[in-house]
Amino acid sequence: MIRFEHVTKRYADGTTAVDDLSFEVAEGELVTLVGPSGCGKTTTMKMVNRLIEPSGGRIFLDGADIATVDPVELRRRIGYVIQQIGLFPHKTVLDNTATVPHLLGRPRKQARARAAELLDLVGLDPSVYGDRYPEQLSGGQRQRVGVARALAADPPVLLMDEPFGAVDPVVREHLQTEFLRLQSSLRKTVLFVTHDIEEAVRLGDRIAVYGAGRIEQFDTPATVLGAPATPYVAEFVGADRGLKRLSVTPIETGDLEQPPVIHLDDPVGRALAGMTADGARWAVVLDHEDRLHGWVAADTLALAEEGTVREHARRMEAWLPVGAPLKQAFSTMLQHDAGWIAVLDGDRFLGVLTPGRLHEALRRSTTADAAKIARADVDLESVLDA
Ligand SMILES: Nc1ncnc2c1ncn2[C@@H]1O[C@H](COP(=O)(O)OP(=O)(O)OP(=O)(O)O)[C@@H](O)[C@H]1O
Repeated sequence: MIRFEHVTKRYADGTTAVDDLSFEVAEGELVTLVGPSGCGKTTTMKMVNRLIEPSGGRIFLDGADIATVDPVELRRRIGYVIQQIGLFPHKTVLDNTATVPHLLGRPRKQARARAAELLDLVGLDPSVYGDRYPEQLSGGQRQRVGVARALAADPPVLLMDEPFGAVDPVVREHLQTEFLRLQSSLRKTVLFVTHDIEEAVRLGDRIAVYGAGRIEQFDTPATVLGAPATPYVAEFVGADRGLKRLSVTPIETGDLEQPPVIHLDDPVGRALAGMTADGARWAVVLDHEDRLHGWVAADTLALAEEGTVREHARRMEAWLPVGAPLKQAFSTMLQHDAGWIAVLDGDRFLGVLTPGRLHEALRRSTTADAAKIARADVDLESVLDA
């Protein structure tokens, strides 16, 4: 959808802001550009809507060289959100949002109706906020209006330059969550500039890590965190990248342990015999429809002489769906003070994740990325021997 081919930008004073940049953003993809101040992120972004013209190379939008497209026509297809959003101070929130569709020729009433829908979409009730003026909003609310306004013309492409940079961390996280929710249904092609690696990892389908004027690594968050391409990237993503990576590495079926499984209506004696044969100290308990009920300890069953497992089983609250990030598994374990958590696929019990398995999963996925192989193909024993 957006393609940079050997793009260079040299400013009049001789500063090379962007140096021979080539990369591509697929349709519906969200790419974050991250790097320290002054490394050329904003310059990159502004070349896409021709606020800045490259000194060399070409940029394609939807297959067409943008140098051949009229800038006004080009910008209609590109929403733009910046940190200082520049809302019109003398216009209401609704009018601010309706401006673009109105300029594009929509009748005023229709443009306002669409604006109200968009405000709703970004989490601002139009009947509460529509008639306010920008100065009557919080910083976070103003950013939401900025996003609504950028979406007003329904552009396929969004350029976002530190859009959540001016708000405190709590509001920022909230805005990120909302934006992810919005993006999962709108599927715009997005270039998102930030200097915050956490934000880049959280939002990006892929991340471009900038050094001075160049991209040092362009890959998925998991790979950038797990297998930084250069010492520069490793330093930029931080010493705690292992921890960050927990939030982008999903639980996979292969990570799970398979403890003995018994059912609520099993007689105590039979259940215990099975567990003893397996040498297991506890078992997972399912109901008659194979849904997770909880667990029971072998010691508890050994003390009970008769009856069914039902009378002795304990409920299990610590569970997660397969595919949830390892970080969530870790925090669920801590929250429930649990030595393991159950992993489900819908209602179906798949297995359990223990702290040891969690650690292995993380190492496996890091090694897999470095070696560019599937996670299941990593043999940790041979990695340890090597
Ligand atoms: N109009 C200009 N004339 C000369 N140099 C410029 C101009 N605009 C930007 N630069 C320089 O180009 C380089 C890249 O700037 P750019 O704004 O693209 O960086 P950035 O990565 O977006 O930084 P930040 O995170 O601080 O916004 C910097 O060295 C900057 O000083």
